[in-house]
Amino acid sequence: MAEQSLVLPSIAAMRLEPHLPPSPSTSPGKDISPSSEPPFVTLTFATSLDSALSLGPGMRTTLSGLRSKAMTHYLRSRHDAICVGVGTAIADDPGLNCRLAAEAPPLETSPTSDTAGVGALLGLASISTKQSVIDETNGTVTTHQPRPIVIDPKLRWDFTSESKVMKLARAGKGLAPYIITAVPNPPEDKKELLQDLGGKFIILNEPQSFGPNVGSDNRRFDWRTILAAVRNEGLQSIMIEGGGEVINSLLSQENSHLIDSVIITIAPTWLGQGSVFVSPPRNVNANGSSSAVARLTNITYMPLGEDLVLCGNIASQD
Ligand SMILES: NC(=O)C1=CN([C@@H]2O[C@H](COP(=O)(O)OP(=O)(O)OC[C@H]3O[C@@H](n4cnc5c(N)ncnc54)[C@H](OP(=O)(O)O)[C@@H]3O)[C@@H](O)[C@H]2O)C=CC1
Ligand SMILES: Nc1nc(O)c(N)c(N[C@@H]2O[C@H](COP(=O)(O)O)[C@@H](O)[C@H]2O)n1
Repeated sequence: MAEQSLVLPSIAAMRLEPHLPPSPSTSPGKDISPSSEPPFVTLTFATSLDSALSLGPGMRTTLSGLRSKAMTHYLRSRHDAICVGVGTAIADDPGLNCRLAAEAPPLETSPTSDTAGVGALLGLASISTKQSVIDETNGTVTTHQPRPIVIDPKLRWDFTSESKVMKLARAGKGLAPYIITAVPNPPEDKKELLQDLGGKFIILNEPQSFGPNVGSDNRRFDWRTILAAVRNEGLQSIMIEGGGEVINSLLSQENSHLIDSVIITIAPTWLGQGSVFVSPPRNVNANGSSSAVARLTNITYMPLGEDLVLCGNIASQD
């Protein structure tokens, strides 16, 4: 049975634009040389009403509807890199490519309910919109693909040539991953598999920190070091998708200033106890009192299908 095409009204793309980095560096004339400037960081994920990402660790869970999924793939078309932690790579066997069609279909004569919804919110209900389409049936793709980055300090992800991201890279429908690890000598067969498809291991030797909830055998890379390594590859923007540990550590007081933009899909569902939750470590001030960890400002709300997309910037904590 043919899968349904996913549609993103261009008015929604327009509303996302202020929350996005400059166009990806594959655009002609863009400087893709390594630099000491950090990449533009977009934190983006889909959450339930109880702040859950999935039904449990190791469980792939669909939260986004077709329209908000199209929005996520638009984001993939607008970033140089896409990052997940190894927990997500193992749980989801993700593709991490962009499946937006290169060609937009003809203009719709009457707006869809989503288009009308967004338009009404803007007072622009009469604007006819071009559409962006993901056609998962024939796998039509855009010209720009983000580079998958997997943070896997101990090399727990046992990827093979049959992993989804590798199959897509082989088919020319995505890029092979860069895997950030602390293992000094990764296995040769994995190295070859990656290299054949244009991926690689990035070995970080920098000292690792011990996070608040992290044991001594689970040392963590400093996010500044991760982002510097990404920028050193000429990648100027990165969307960080998850999972729970990655998001919670980025939203912590220590790291949230590294985030340039936050784009969250909120699905109208509760996943319940035992899920993987977004809930960063609490702020405890010098006098022992508690305060909010982070707050968004410069907010845009956008209904897409049954979901609500929330965009914003991390507010300054001064
Ligand atoms: N709804 C959504 O939008 C999304 C949902 N998900 C879901 O999230 C779940 C996975 O989340 P979770 O289990 O928390 O796993 P994560 O994907 O967050 O991966 C966590 C692991 O990544 C490594 N890691 C992360 N940050 C660092 C760092 N700074 N330095 C070194 N290593 C690091 C660690 O590996 P190690 O343990 O080896 O040290 C850590 O245990 C899955 O169920 C997935 O489906 C994922 C993405 C998006
Ligand atoms: N936006 C969004 N909505 C959901 O409902 C999700 N479960 C996710 N998960 C993220 O997308 C990755 C899967 O990507 P592919 O479709 O395989 O390319 C998954 O690994 C999560 O990062 N995202």
